[in-house]
Amino acid sequence: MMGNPYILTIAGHDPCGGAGITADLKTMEDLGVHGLSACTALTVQSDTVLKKCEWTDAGLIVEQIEILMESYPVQAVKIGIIEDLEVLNTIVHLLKAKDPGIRIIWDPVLRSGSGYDFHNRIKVRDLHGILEHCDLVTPNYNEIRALSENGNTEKAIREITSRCHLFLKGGHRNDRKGMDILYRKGMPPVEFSPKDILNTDRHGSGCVLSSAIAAYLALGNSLEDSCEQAKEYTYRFLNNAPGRDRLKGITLQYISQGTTIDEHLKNIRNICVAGGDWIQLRIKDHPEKEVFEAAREAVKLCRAYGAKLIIDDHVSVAKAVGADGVHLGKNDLPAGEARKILGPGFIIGATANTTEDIEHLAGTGIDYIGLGPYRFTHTKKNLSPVLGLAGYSRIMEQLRQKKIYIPVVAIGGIGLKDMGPLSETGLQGVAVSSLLSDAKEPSTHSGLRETIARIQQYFNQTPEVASR
Ligand SMILES: Cc1ncc(COP(=O)(O)OP(=O)(O)O)c(N)n1
Ligand SMILES: Cc1nc(C(=O)O)sc1CCOP(=O)(O)O
Ligand SMILES: [Mg+2]
Repeated sequence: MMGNPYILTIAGHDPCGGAGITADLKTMEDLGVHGLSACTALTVQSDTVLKKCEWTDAGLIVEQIEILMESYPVQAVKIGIIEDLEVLNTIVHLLKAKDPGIRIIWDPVLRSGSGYDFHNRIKVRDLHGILEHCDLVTPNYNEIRALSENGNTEKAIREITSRCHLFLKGGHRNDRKGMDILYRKGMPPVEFSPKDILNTDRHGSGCVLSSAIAAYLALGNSLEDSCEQAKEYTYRFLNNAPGRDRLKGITLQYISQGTTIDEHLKNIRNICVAGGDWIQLRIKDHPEKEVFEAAREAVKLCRAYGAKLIIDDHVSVAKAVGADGVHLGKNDLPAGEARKILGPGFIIGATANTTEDIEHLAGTGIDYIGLGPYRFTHTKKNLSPVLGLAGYSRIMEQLRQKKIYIPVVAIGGIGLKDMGPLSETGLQGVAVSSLLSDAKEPSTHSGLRETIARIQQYFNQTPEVASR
């Protein structure tokens, strides 16, 4: 074959570039194939919120495909979001009419990473005529469940694999998390174990995987090798995720307290020794130079114990000492300004008291929300209105309805007995200060260790287990 092979992505446009045709083209370029694109939808979204999806007229999609197929020797096609089965059917038949040998990889996006439902009522039986023309479909575990009738995923897998190959992504399965399985027509399945459990919910990861498979196939690899290499490529993509993904599984933030800077550092050390993995250095009423000195020591401590360090308020200190991130209040530097200073690698947290606050902040590219106060506390002056458990339940439900998915931690006057009820609202975790600032001496380390482990566990289990 002369030159780089051509691959066509038929998918939606994501203005933030993390998913859809932009992500597909980046992947293709990266893997040394020539990427072409036909746009099926214009979306209004960031990596956390999908607000709108305007479908491209079917005739216009057909025209885009026709000109590309007539001008370039397209070897493989990746199909992403499509308005409905009628449009999908038209596209698949058009592609096969133009080139019966073309390889079609369909990534059936039924729900976007940010929670938007595209097609939630389609079943496998509706897809028979389309699957006959595909080489490979790449649903995730939730998607295969949604496609199955009466929850019978085994039957759905059999129905698909009697027509085309199936790469079932295991990022959402509870039994064998991260285990992807390639079911080939008439051959035994091949399992691809995860190297590590990474956040497969990352916006665009499905697009990256399916375009990478298409690229590796077009480069002449076997289906099995293409899937294996594409999984490896997607692993690298997930591993290079910006701040938010690095918060996965981190559920308890300790907010430092102390009457002196030494006391802050002593408390931080105690928490790290006892298994705390997320620390916020919150020093009030000291000159920035002293906060900087303290932050330098706190970074050393946190590095030594493998904990992440967030600096309250002081963006330039966080950057100068190489902390993991910063926490911004309503009167601090706006998140967008902080991001310009810190770049994509830093975690940025921000304070909220209402659903509207969170909705606004989620659009500014921050990584987590501190939502408070839960109840009255002496630790912070000028508290916003107390939310109570009812407030958290209401706000978390509103976020689900608005399809806003961003890690939220509760804060303010939280005690051990609050962990169970709070963990059931869908929070990622809690941020506490007084609760963990009293058990100081080495003799109490085992008690502190147990308390920290219990809190972390509350938020690291499934909602069903947490409510038992
Ligand atoms: C996790 C977390 N949530 C909220 C806050 C409060 O921050 P802010 O509103 O900036 O108030 P101060 O902490 O600066 O008094 C926080 N620090 N951490
Ligand atoms: C730092 C802070 N921010 C709050 C908010 O509501 O934004 S409440 C709070 C104090 C958290 O400490 P404690 O666990 O001792 O109450
Ligand atoms: Mg602050």
